[in-house]
Amino acid sequence: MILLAADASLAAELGGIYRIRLGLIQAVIVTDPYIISEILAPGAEVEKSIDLVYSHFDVLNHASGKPTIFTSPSDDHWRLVRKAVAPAFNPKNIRHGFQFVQQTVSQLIDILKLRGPDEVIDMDNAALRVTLDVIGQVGFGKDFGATKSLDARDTANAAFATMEAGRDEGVKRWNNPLRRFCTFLPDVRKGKTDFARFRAVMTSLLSEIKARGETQSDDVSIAAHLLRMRDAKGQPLPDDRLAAEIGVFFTGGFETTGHTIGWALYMISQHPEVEAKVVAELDDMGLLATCDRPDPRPMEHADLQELKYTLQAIKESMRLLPVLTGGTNRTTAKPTRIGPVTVPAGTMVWIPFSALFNSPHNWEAPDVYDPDRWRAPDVEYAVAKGTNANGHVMSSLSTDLGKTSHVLHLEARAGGVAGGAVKASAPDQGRTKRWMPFSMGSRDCIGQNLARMNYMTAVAMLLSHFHFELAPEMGGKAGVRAAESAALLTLQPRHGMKMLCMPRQSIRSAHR
Ligand code: HEM
Repeated sequence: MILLAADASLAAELGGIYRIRLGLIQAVIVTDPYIISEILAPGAEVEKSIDLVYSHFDVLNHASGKPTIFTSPSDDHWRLVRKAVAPAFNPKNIRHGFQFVQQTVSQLIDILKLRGPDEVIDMDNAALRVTLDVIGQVGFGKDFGATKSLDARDTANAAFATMEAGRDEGVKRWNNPLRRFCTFLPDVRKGKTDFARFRAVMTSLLSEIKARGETQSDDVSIAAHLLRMRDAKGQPLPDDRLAAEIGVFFTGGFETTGHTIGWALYMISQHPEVEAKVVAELDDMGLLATCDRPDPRPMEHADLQELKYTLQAIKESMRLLPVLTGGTNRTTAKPTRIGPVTVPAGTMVWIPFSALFNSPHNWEAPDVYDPDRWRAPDVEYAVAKGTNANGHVMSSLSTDLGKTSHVLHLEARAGGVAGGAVKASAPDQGRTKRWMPFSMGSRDCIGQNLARMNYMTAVAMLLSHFHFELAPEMGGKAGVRAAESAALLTLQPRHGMKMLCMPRQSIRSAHR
């Protein structure tokens, strides 16, 4: 519900900060990058009281709902897990996982070639499968075989189905917190079983990892770091909590990365001029399949940093269609200053990414898919205060009069909550982010290096082998637009992203 009040058109109209009240819930919606940088700065008041809006997912991960790294407030438990696991995701360690990403995407490419150019494939679903297998292998040394099962037309890959069913029930509980008590309803009982199945998969994965014996000191996987973790008393986490922590790396990474790949393939497929530039880049690097070179050289990790235009195309897709469209949120523990206002304890502070990344206050021509805007190295940072080509005040400070009056106006409508005097801070204008798909500050996404390696490799390898065309049944751009849905937390195409995959070596010059 709050998300409905947090879209880009409202941000365009009301400015970078406004307040809403829905029944007992008070929320402040912030899309001003300068105010956001204060909210998410490590050590900020609101940072310490992360909202437990995702707490329904605790029950998905742990039978009695103990929090995980994702849902803990920034307390001792969170610090323990974050510190222990962070090294698994550092760039040096994560690149060990490249081989698994490469192999899994190659597996998908082989399957798509077998299926041929006339068969409609749900590429969003395929990307989710690849992601599940990547997290399984890179993080835990386990191949769930979700990608392979696409080959057997086996939609019922157990781990994949469990992951999706668990997510569905979590979202239903998020939408209706009373649902968990309605155990007389068959649908709720099924959801409970789905949760139990998901936990069983994670518990059995933990047993499998433990059965491999003592972890080697050079093992840099998430699993090894979790197993080596010791609390202040030198004790490991009990198994039920370890299994819950394992689960959260799947729930956090699976859909986010998978849909990012699905959306990027879609956006590029809709912009032939962009596809042509991606293809030229791949061709220059010897990575493109052509009539004369049906088997290009395999992609290497070092190629990722050279694929500059491909990355621009993906970033632009992540700006227009951020998978965590609702962004992130915090709850104030005491009266707290948020930009120009002081809000009472218990106020939700929402930073909706979709609005932040698409507000005309923050971007010029925000509706245009223009990968070239990322050519400038500092494009993810807010631009200096001023009026842009849209006639909108850009990313201005909270001292902007237009926005302040909107805040006060809304406060009056919301029943009058004390507004504070405007603080004229002097943010570092060069470094304030307006694009942060992985959030920022101490609670930013721990998995971002893995996610980047996964989506870059997948999009580049898939495009080196195929030209993707939206299947007619998707109803063109309008059909895709109408089927965009964030009802399941991540922004996704409600009916999948059905596409025809035309092998490049069979295409003469038209799509090259
Ligand atoms: C494109 C892919 C991804 C996106 C856009 C994304 C985005 C985010 C964001 C915005 C947050 C902060 C949420 C908040 O403040 O409430 C977050 C946290 C987190 N993400 Fe990701 N994520 C992605 C992939 C991954 C992957 C691959 C993993 C692990 C395998 C992962 C694991 C986590 C975890 C454990 C947290 C909680 C960190 C903490 O609170 O300390 N994510 N992610």
